[in-house]
Amino acid sequence: MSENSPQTAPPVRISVAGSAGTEGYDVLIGHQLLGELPGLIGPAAGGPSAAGKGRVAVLHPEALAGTGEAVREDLAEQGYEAIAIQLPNAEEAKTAEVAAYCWKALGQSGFTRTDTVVGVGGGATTDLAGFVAATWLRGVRWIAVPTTVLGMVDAAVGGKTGINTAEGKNLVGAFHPPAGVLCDLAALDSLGEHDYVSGLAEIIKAGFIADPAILDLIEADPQAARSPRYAHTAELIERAIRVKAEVVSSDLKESGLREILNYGHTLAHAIEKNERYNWRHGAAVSVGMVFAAELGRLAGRLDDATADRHRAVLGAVGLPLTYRGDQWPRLLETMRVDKKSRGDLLRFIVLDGLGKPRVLEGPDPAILLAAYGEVSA
Ligand SMILES: NC(=O)c1ccc[n+]([C@@H]2O[C@H](COP(=O)([O-])OP(=O)(O)OC[C@H]3O[C@@H](n4cnc5c(N)ncnc54)[C@H](O)[C@@H]3O)[C@@H](O)[C@H]2O)c1
Ligand SMILES: O=C(O)C(=O)C[C@@H](O)[C@H](O)[C@H](O)COP(=O)(O)O
Ligand SMILES: [Zn+2]
Repeated sequence: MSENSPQTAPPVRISVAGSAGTEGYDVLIGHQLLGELPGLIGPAAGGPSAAGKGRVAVLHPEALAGTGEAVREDLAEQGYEAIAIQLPNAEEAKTAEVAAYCWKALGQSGFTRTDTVVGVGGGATTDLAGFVAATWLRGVRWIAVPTTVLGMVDAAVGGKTGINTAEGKNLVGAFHPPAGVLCDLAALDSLGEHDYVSGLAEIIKAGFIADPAILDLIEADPQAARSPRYAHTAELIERAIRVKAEVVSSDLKESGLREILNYGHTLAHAIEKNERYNWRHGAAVSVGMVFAAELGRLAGRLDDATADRHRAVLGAVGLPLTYRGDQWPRLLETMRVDKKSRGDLLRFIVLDGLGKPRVLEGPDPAILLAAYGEVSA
């Protein structure tokens, strides 16, 4: 391996500023980053326990049992009292029952406020791990080790943690930023194509709301972009993380600007619930963005070319563009509990142009229905 190969190059470091009384942290993107973990857990995390350096709980999905155990062993060899907690794969981890299972494990291992949670996995795992860290003893330190492209570019960054309830997606949660995010690009090699492509939806979202160069890079070779071996994968990931880091640095608690990261999500979350979470989040966000583009167009805010570009780029990488036409009444009902709603007022993020996300409040129901007609299968 040459001295300058991506595997030996120093990691890219993107800083996220602290706000609202929280500390800032870095997102590292590169290879073999697990050596950074002890520095993030660190003695500064609260000093050594009687048993050694402190306790660490490594939360991982079933699919990454080997990785989770390897991380635990490594930390144990370095003197931490490390336990591994295995979670169900994907969205099945984001439940109150799984959170309660984790609280029990932390309680039984004597986890205190100086101890650390590490979430190793996709966005569902880091959402749950962060939520467990946010709620245990009203908040302990946590570190995100995202292993999906979606986790790296979006879920692990920004401190939104949470679980689903019977009424909908992410309805219970907390803003609880991690102490660090380690994006080891080698993890993407074992990810199935469907999961990889689903993660591209959030990268494309970052392109439409803030960094159109992302769209150019994907449009240059959409087939190649479907794989982590694409020549521009690292740049795409880095660009999307920069978009997210900049937004959450200035508005951690979503009092304004952060809402732009919800582009396409109002409908997406309703589709996910309707599908009992058998659709991947990114796939639903893809349909949600086509819907939002049509809504923007019909509301007279978005030009035809940019609206059409949504279908073109999302379709070119193989993401879905339509959903069942007969489900509109159910989806509309679910969208009413979206976190952007205010009372009875539905609110959407639409584009006033490429890279110009804005809020659309209380759209005419006829326009909403017409926009849905454009994504109906
Ligand atoms: N907190 C946020 O800001 C935020 C942002 C975006 C999305 N999210 C959430 O992220 C979740 C979606 O995340 P996702 O797309 O990463 O899906 P996921 O976490 O459900 O992971 C998909 C599947 O891949 C498996 N997996 C993970 N890493 C793997 C690897 N390296 N190799 C092989 N298999 C692997 C998982 O076990 C799972 O079965 C949703 O719940 C969504 O709401 C949160
Ligand atoms: O970080 C944010 O803010 C986002 O909205 C990013 C989204 O991609 C993500 O799916 C988030 O979990 C959605 O949040 P929610 O508040 O709508 O549940
Ligand atoms: Zn999302």
